[in-house]
Amino acid sequence: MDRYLATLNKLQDVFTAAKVSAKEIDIPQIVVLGSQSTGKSSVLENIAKQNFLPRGMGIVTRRPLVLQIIQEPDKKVINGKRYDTWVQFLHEKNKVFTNMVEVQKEIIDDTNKTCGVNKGISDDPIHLKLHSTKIPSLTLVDLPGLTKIPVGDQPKDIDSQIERLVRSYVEKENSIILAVSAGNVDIANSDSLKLAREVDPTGSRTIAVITKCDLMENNDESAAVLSGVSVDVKLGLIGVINRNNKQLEENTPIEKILSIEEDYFLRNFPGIADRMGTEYLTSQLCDILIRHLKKCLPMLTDKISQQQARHREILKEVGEEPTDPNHGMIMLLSNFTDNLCKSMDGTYTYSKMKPIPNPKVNTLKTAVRKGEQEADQDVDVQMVPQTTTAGAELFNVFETECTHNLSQIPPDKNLKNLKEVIKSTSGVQPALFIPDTVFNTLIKSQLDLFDYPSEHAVTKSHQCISEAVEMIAERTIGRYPKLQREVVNISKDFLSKQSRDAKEFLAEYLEVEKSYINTNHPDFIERYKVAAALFAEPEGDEVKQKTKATTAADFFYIEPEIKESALDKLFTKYTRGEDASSEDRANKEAELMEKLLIHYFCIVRAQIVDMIPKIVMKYFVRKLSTQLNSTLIKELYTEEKITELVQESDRVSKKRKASSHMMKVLLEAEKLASGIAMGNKRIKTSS
Ligand SMILES: Nc1nc2c(ncn2[C@@H]2O[C@H](COP(=O)(O)OP(=O)(O)OP(=O)(O)O)[C@@H](O)[C@H]2O)c(=O)[nH]1
Repeated sequence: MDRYLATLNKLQDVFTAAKVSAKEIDIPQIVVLGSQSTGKSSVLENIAKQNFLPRGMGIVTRRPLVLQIIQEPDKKVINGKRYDTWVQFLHEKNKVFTNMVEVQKEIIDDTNKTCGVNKGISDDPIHLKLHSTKIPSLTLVDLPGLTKIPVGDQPKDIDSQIERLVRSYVEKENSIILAVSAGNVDIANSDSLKLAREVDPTGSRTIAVITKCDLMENNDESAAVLSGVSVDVKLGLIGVINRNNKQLEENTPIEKILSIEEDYFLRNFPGIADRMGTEYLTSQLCDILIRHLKKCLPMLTDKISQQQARHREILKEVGEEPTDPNHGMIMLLSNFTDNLCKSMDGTYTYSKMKPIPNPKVNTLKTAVRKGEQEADQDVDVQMVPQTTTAGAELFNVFETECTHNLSQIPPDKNLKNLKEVIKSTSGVQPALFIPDTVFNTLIKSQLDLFDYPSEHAVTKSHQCISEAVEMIAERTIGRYPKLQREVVNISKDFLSKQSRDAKEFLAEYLEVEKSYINTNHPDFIERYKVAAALFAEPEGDEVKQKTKATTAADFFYIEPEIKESALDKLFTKYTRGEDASSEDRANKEAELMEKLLIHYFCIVRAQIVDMIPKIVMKYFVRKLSTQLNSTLIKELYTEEKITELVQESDRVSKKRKASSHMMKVLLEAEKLASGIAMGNKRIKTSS
């Protein structure tokens, strides 16, 4: 037996036994494609030299039949009798069939069991190994025939169901398509060749087989068809003759049919007879399959490596089989807390579903911007998994909840009718410049505006860390669902306590800010003077020129290089109100007061924005790294809990088992594939 075909058979065995679907590893195979009753099963029987396939009316082949012909060196002895040929089914591994009528019956029974009696079809293949001392090894897949009309109680869409199934086989790059057409039908109308051309436009993996050549007219047209000129397939066209209906009924031996076939071609088409017939077809198929296997080898090895990498990843994820639960528990808990801390530092990643904008919606938005069309304002987003770390998520919270949200608070929110407020709260004695009591009262109510958003920023940080706890627990101890639940609960309790402490500290800090308004703050004093200078016209113009400020706002916010003395002069002039009416002065006072309040508000806001991340780091992140592990051990490391919690879920142990099994299969496949690859190389070097 050719070692390539032997290896291919072994690969097929390895993958079939492991129930590896063709989707995962697309191994080279010959698939038989044709309309119903064109003679597909008959071709297979002639190649196998055995009548072992069911026959009848309607759709006989209702599920893919993977026929592995295995050439055996010796006959098999069963119950003292020696057999040339014997059959085994994958679904009935221990039974050996020597009677072909029983094989037919087994195929019918198993098909009925899978698809129902005379009903639909199924894509679940039936695997059959035909061992024989007389025929070369070859693997072929018989497929249901393409049809257009449902019969009996078959579903109305049986035609499209069959086409879908057939396509799933012929579309595969590694499939050789054996496209069967009946010789008594115009080849231009052959459905099999049409579909083959569609999925293999260059014809590089299609071989055409013309059955029922005995029913062809003996004329030039038939000779032209059989010579292959009218069909563009690279692997050739071969005519065959199978048993007709009568011969089927009379059970004419295949050997006789093969000799009838040989005579027929020699007599009717002598010029091409040596390229016609079942024997020639069989030898061609073997050659094609070997050539094809050599060609597909790199792709096959790649696929095997990819699958290995996938299963290696799964095995890494599910971890080793648990051994000592005591040791296991300590390891698991420290693994969890270590990874949590690493994730805070940005060195341990996990995956999180995040929204990304739908590109279609973006196009619409662009269109709206251009005023071209109305668009649905609902923003359509797509959730996709993205790799992240707890540190990155927390930083994001700081950015949005602290920096952004706090800067969104309007600094003049409560500063309405300032002129009236100043008037009503000032004492009888007019203040030198602005009344401190008014300033203090107003700024305190302004500072209250920070209470909610600051607390909210801590809440959001808490939520963000809780989420990281869940994700990392799932990744590191997900295979022990009970332990995972407990760890998450304890960690969350721990975080809630930290959150309470953090909020308490924050509230205290905000109180501290409100309890003393430091108008001596260096930043504040400087601005105060400059702001005052702004209102002292016309000298103010000079100041403005020096500072290059064009608007009052610019002026207020820049640090001008102005001599203290000039400022003092202006400031004194303004506050004494030498050249201002009392109304004018009140307006200016209110305006100045507003600017100062806003400025003080901004100074405190910057301090809070700076403070919140520090609070979060101290109360959550540092506490987690120093205390969470010991808290978990204290709560969970008891004898009863260890036995109860360090129990792997069924799902995980099944996953590990399946992947380790697959790894074995893939290693074996890799060995087989590299074995033929080495052979390939040797042949190339020596030639
Ligand atoms: N005269 C003649 N009849 C043939 C030949 N090949 C097949 N037949 C007949 O055509 C009919 C259908 O043959 P099958 O081999 O069952 O066809 P199939 O394509 O496998 O059919 P389905 O699996 O139902 O799609 C049978 O009655 C065969 O006897 C042939 O070369 N010559």
